[in-house]
Amino acid sequence: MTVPPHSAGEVVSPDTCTHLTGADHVASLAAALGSLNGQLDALDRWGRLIADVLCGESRGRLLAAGNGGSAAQAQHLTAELVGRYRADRPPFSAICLTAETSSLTAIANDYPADELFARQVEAHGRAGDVLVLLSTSGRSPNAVAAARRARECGITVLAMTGPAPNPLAAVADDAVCIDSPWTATVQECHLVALHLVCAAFDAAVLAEPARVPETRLGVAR
Ligand SMILES: O=C(CO)[C@@H](O)[C@H](O)[C@H](O)[C@H](O)COP(=O)(O)O
Repeated sequence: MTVPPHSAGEVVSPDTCTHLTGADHVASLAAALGSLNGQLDALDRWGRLIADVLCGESRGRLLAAGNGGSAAQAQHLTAELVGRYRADRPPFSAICLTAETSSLTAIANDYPADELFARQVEAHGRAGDVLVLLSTSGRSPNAVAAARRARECGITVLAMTGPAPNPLAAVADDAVCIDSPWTATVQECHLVALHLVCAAFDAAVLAEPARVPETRLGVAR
């Protein structure tokens, strides 16, 4: 596989990107999934932490955000929590900050670019909530600003990024970092990681039915 020149630990920029064959792409994914394999404990911990926040006394909330492909991944995560992952269980409060079109356009129009997620974090987040940020580079200023604002508000920040070290991972309370120079590969590993978090969340929730709020719809559809 040909990897274009880049600094160690950085995601390849579109300017330097060469063509990856299908076989290269699959090989890159397989190698990166290996690095995910070493972070399974962290993903399990995240699932249990999110269960503690969403099922706790104050019935906290999860916020999620990312740019581009990672925006879709953030929305995927919140859908798994509001809807369901595998098991039937009550819905939980999870908001994807990239899905709020009117807020996004108003903030982008009226405030500095770094406020795009940070302002929404301040609006929707409460102390004790959790914010999940996805960034393949770990360097997007709006994600780093959101992490900083969340920490100021007493919100726990979990970051999924590309190679460490990076500014987002440095600001977050905990980070899962995928060691691949390819944006697409990092995104693909993030999706697997999100599903592992959801599995750990479901396991934690279902292990203690007493603390799970009653669902009004008591049946799976
Ligand atoms: O999905 C892709 C490329 O696969 C792009 O849209 C990508 O998400 C965008 O370039 C993002 O702006 C990258 O931001 P980040 O992941 O570095 O925070």
